[in-house]
Amino acid sequence: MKIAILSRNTRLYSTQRLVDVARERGHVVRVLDPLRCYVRIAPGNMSIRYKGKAIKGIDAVIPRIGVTSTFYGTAVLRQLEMMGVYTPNCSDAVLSARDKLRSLQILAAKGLDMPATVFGDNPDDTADVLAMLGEPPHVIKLNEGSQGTGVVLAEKRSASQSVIEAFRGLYANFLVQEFIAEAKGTDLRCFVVGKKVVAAMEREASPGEFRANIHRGATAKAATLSPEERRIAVRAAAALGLGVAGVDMLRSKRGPLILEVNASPGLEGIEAATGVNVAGAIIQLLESEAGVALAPVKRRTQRAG
Ligand SMILES: Nc1ncnc2c1ncn2[C@@H]1O[C@H](COP(=O)(O)OP(=O)(O)OP(=O)(O)O)[C@@H](O)[C@H]1O
Ligand SMILES: [Mg+2]
Ligand SMILES: [Mg+2]
Repeated sequence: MKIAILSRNTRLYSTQRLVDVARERGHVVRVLDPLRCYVRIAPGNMSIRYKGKAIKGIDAVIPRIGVTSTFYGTAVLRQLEMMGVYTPNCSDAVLSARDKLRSLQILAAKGLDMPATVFGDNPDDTADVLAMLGEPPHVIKLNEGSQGTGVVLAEKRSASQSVIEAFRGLYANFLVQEFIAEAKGTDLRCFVVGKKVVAAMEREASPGEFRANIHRGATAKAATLSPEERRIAVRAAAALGLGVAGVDMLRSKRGPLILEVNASPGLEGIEAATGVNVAGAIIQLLESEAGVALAPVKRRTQRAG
């Protein structure tokens, strides 16, 4: 198979692992910086070029699109989809996952539980928006944050109001959630590939910190999930249309709560904590799905042409 990885940096652990495993399994792999791909749009004739040469004959693409290139990266991915290339995570799914509000709305519609979440735009409504949530502490998050940046714990209502004012002043979209205290700074990262959780880790925040992100100093160890947690993780990935997803969950008094679903989850932490060959699972998904998905897309393109 000819596989493309959309990634800004060849040297990233996740990118490198995918390249190595794909080559080991006999595939031809290319890493394409999405910001160096340029496209031509025409009915029945969608094309992409990269550093002066046409990109052709790709069977499958793995998008690893960072927060800084969401718009352009997903546009390039969409072009590849329209050229009939298989992807486990399509552009629409990547866009939904990147937008925390949108993904929580989609998950709620499927009956999946999460910390109570509110948002509102007008400063005149802030008091009532917070009243919908209940008593502090509250967690205020940037809608498109990642690695725990822009996730703030406000112990008092006045602190929630100040943080909200600050985010509004920066024209940043945000959401406010109930704080799940009983999680005690620990969360679960469930790595879904296809319709299975292939690896899961429990991350514990460093002392004095409530965010269990490895980038914020958290430690990780392999986790054993309950059948319900597995089911929820798989359902969450499927609800957003993601074949590869990092589903973050908190263990709460009322059961597992989904925090977010990441469309380009890192491989380093999860492979180190669990010893699972997650990159291998992703390449195997491509092997089993790419052929299946190719045929109908190609037929559609020909009819449209
Ligand atoms: N409502 C909440 N109650 C308790 N802890 C929370 C809550 N929301 C977030 N956290 C903690 O903060 C961490 C970061 O939050 P979240 O996963 O929403 O943000 P992120 O920046 O997108 O992270 P990632 O790097 O995983 O993409 C969570 O892993 C969790 O430990
Ligand atoms: Mg995230
Ligand atoms: Mg997270």
